[in-house]
Amino acid sequence: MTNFTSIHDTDNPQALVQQVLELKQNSSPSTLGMGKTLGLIFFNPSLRTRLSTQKAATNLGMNVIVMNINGDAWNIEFEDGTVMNGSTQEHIKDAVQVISGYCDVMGVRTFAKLEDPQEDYQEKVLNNFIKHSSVPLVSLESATLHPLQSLTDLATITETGNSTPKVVLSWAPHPKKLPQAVANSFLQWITATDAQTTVVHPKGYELSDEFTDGVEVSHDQETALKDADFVYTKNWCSYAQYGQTPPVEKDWTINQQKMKLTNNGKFMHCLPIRRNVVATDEVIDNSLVYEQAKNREYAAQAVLQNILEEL
Ligand SMILES: NCCC[C@H](NC(=O)CCC(=O)O)C(=O)O
Ligand SMILES: NC(=O)OP(=O)(O)O
Repeated sequence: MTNFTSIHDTDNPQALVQQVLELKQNSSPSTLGMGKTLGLIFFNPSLRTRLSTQKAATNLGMNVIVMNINGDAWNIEFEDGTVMNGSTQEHIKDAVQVISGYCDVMGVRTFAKLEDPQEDYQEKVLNNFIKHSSVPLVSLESATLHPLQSLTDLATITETGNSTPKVVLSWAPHPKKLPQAVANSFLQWITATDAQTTVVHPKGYELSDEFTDGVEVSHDQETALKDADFVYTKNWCSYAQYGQTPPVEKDWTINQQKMKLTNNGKFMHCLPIRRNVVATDEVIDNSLVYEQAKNREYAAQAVLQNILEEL
């Protein structure tokens, strides 16, 4: 593995999921990463990704350097050929070449701006890192995808032993407009398995066809939840009316009554979660969310191990 920015960076997603679960079973420390440095660059906040990736790198014997680039570093310019006499102070091509000189592997987190779909869906920031980095790059969540999360989610589902589950990806309310990255990425990975998948969301919240091709799409949450084995919940804003949050009439919060419609289904969410908005306390307190968060460590370790083996 060279870069890890989407499911397309692995030849065999199922084998990678197995590797994650094997690392969890046998978590003895490795020396594979001794003398190697992982650089983690954050344009946006993080709790799980930052700590689990740092822990994974430490399990492999790597050194880790971390930077919150907004505020702590210079203002970055992304456009080529700009006369930089305004507020930006350092060009992305200079910053990335310098950072990659200090690292053997680099990770970057960059959220969608939700202003211009082209800019987000062309992954402008991530691709600038890939273009200018001299070392392998791991996405720590990009504008449109969150592969480490999705790998974790598949491992968490696989771990339960149900190889042909009914999986429902349900939209849920949120006070802010959020990216489509987690939902897109979950669909990209779950559709590579034998799961029977349904996406349910209010009208106006359709995801890009690229991710829902071949997936059942519904606008009726209660019907969709019937007999579900896993209820993966996430808010996202509109793709068609890019970055907008069209009005929603019904109550889409996942509560205990809705979970009773499922096949004793397990609630999943990537976290952080707005309690009693996305789902009620009772649902979250009886869910897989902490297993998912724990599995982030082994997902990151599997990815870093595969990258280190090819350095
Ligand atoms: N990395 C996991 C999700 C990150 C982001 N959530 C958020 O920004 C939540 C922020 C809030 O609750 O205000 C998202 O939806 O893509
Ligand atoms: N799930 C996840 O990526 O969490 P953080 O945003 O806290 O890293």
